[in-house]
Amino acid sequence: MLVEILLLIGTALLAIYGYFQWKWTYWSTRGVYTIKPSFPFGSIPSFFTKSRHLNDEFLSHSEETKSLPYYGIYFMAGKILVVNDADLAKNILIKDFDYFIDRNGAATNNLFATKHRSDIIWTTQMTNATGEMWKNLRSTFSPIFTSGKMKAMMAFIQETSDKLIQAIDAKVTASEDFELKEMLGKYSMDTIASCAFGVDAESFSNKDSKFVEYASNIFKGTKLEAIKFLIVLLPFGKALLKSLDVPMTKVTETEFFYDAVIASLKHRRETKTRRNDLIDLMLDAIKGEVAMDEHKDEDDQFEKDAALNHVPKKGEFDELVIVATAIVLMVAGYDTTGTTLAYACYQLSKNPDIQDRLRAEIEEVTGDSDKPINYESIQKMNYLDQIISETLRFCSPVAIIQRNATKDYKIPGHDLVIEKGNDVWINAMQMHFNPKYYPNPHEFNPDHFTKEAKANRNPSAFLPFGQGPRGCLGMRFALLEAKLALANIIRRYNLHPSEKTKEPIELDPYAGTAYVKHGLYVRAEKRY
Ligand code: HEM
Repeated sequence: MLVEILLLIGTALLAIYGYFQWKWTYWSTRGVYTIKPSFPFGSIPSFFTKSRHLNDEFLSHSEETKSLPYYGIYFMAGKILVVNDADLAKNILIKDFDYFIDRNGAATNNLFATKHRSDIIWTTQMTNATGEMWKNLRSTFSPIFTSGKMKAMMAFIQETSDKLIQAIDAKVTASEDFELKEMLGKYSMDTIASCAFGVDAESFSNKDSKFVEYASNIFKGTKLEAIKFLIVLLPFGKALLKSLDVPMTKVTETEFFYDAVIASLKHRRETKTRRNDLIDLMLDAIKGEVAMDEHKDEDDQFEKDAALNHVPKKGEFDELVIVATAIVLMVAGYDTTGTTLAYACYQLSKNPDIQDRLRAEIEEVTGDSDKPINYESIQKMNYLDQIISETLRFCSPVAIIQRNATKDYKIPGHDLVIEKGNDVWINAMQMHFNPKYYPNPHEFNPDHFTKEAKANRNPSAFLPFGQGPRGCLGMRFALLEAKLALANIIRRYNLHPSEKTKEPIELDPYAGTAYVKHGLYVRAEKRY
């Protein structure tokens, strides 16, 4: 019997091996250079083995592929075209967006679709939605992220920034170096909780905060989820889980955020109060009552490229979509912004000349150090903008911009047709470190983003927020939040490197948003 079982397993393994080898001929038969796959994981085994972070993995393709506009990889048996070239990226993300509306194929999103409320909430999220559903969501909620609306968020962000300064003051008083992501993640969490949920997450003041506990659970993958995902990929796996009535997403945490948003909405309805935060704006948006900004910034290329010619269907959404969108704003905005700020402070601590130049700009724009920094002052700080951009180039929290072809697409100037259903990943990481676009790319230098440098470069060679109609919805919010915190920190403190940072820094292979394994520390010295 044992021999038969072993023979059966051996035959099945051989069949799978043969199937993979057959699948792995896809790119070579089309003349596309391929990163050699290895059985069973394919071309990016570190995704599974966690031997290095995906940012490092994709940067490591540079040597082999730097002169190519695109190349092929295999993710297990799946085929993915990876794009290296800014002109082609621009076509995919903006010019020919109509072929690449989806981020992932509809099939991926459907894997999570059960009748459980938490699954409905997660499959209704903008980041995951596909086709018409995404178009309706995006065109409904885009008007609340315009520059005019962001100005109104300033009061809430200023409030959380004050808490951040108090927390750093406490570290200075205690003569303690501190970990940057921990500190700035609290700021980012409190800001998004205040604006998108209308609650105080108490990240700085309450170590038992339920909001923080459940939010951090959302970012943690569990073994049970991995098992459920593997089962769902098997033939009849989804039907099996369905018959057992198993939800695919985190029920307790999702229900907690559902209750928080619904309670905020109920309270506002009953007390007839308005805070003009993102919750109020989302409620206006589903009723079709958000006015567009009268003034449009004609110089804002990101905004122009993001234009989506679609009128949302009236009455399409109910309050559940506000819950889904509040959660997506937290998921998309918390870690990314906290990480960016942590890297920026770390780089400034290591580059005192850049730090001094920034401080001089802040003092020149704001004058009196006691006056709160306002929205207009932030817009005048060009060097601050350069520093944030360089941080996002040098330490991109997200290295790959994903799209899925919704119809066959012939690459202009090439014979290759990207077939309907194919995944296309744009390797932002490789572009950010390509000397063709950035001289001395391995040097942290905010002058990579002077007006002249930007004018001489293809804008699609800088993709920390993606680009086009599906680019980051919260970019303006993130930039405002990051700039206000950084300006307040640099005005008040000199930042010094800390011996607690383990150099050279190494990315944590388990981190979803790229962050370092052993933390980034600084010592703050109060200036006044
Ligand atoms: C420094 C901080 C941030 C970075 C680096 C970042 C980066 C990104 C990237 C790379 C994408 C994919 C874009 C694409 O596929 O073209 C994205 C999408 C998105 N981001 Fe951000 N993000 C940040 C902050 C935020 C914040 C604060 C919010 C909300 C308040 C937000 C909301 C979103 C949403 C909703 C999407 C999905 C858009 C869609 O599918 O239509 N992000 N972000």
